[in-house]
Amino acid sequence: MAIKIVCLPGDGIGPEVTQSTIAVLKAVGEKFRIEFDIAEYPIGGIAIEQSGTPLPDQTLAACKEADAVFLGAIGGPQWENPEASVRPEQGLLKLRSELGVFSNIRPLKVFPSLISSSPLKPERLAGVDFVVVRELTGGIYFGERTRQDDYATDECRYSVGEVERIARVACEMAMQRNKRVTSVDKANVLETSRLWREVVTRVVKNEFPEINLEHQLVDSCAMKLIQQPAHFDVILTENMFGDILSDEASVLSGSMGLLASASIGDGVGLFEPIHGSAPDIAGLGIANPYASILSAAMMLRWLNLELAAKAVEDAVLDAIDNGTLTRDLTISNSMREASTKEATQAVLEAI
Ligand SMILES: NC(=O)C1=CN([C@@H]2O[C@H](COP(=O)(O)OP(=O)(O)OC[C@H]3O[C@@H](n4cnc5c(N)ncnc54)[C@H](O)[C@@H]3O)[C@@H](O)[C@H]2O)C=CC1
Ligand SMILES: CC(C)CC(=O)C(=O)O
Ligand SMILES: [Mg+2]
Repeated sequence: MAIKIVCLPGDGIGPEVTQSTIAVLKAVGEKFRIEFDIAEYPIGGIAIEQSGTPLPDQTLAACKEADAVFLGAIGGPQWENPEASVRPEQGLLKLRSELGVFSNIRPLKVFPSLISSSPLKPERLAGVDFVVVRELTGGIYFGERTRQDDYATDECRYSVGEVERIARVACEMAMQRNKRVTSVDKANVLETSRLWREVVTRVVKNEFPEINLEHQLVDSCAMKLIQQPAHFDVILTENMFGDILSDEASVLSGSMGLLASASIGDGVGLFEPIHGSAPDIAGLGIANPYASILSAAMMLRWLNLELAAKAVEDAVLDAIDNGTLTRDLTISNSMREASTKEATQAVLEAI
């Protein structure tokens, strides 16, 4: 039976990178005789233009019925009016919440042939391989917001249950890796962080005694990610800190255009690159499609299609090793710049 995938291209470079990814999915499907039924639906700014809402009912219903959901990116300056009552980002937040995908897994790897694309000294990048486990459906992105003439508020709320379940995801992942978890918070200031720290400590002590747990404040973690990135194995953190730290971490690999993510809960999984809609390069045909394609590999693995997942990852690695690099990766060296189409073609040829 065909695997039902809902594809949400979204805005900016979203449609460009999802088009590449669909081509790769079709190729890997042919190679391994997997039938994908891929249907596209609107989300974000384009959905606001079409129907006045960033997450139309039909899109949400299709996502809930799919085997997996694949998203490009949403947002852009045309929808950034501070007076606007609907924004593209609300659609993505609602989708995550409705699908219950509370854990966002963002792996960070350094590709040996891209070491020159990173602003860090090569010796700092040796042995860098970690995963950010970000809580995705709670915290300040989901709290109540208020606005008065001369002040605004954003509520940050976490329950014990929300922290327990994401702590378990991080610990289970660490048990398959090097058994080290760095839990990141701001417990010297925030009450939610003090709860976070207490709950994570208890989950590790009672359920994962083999894990080596450390707590780190988010400000110094931001520094250590650059100073000593090989220190980390699994970084466990709340929604906003994980959002910020993972964009920072992407610099280690050379570009945000390389970082994939999987958002998992109890039902359908949502897969998307960590980057946004990149309005500064949208429509130019130069976006890096690898993060999106690698997110599809995470989706294939989650669907238990390990051979196909590995084939996609290996093909991206081949394309990178062959020097097919988009502008984000050639800016700091003198290599030839490839277009999105050329990068996609290099992956297709390697499959
Ligand atoms: N998951 C999503 O859909 C996300 C959406 N956004 C939205 O995206 C819009 C733009 O946000 P920004 O802060 O500019 O973040 P961004 O991630 O879109 O771009 C940041 C920088 O990285 C570059 N970049 C990002 N992805 C790239 C790729 N695949 N290839 C080459 N270069 C790439 C961009 O050109 C830009 O210079 C905003 O409306 C924001 O709300 C931001 C983050 C995540
Ligand atoms: C666009 C936001 C809703 C979130 C974000 O930046 C992200 O999930 O990476
Ligand atoms: Mg982000």
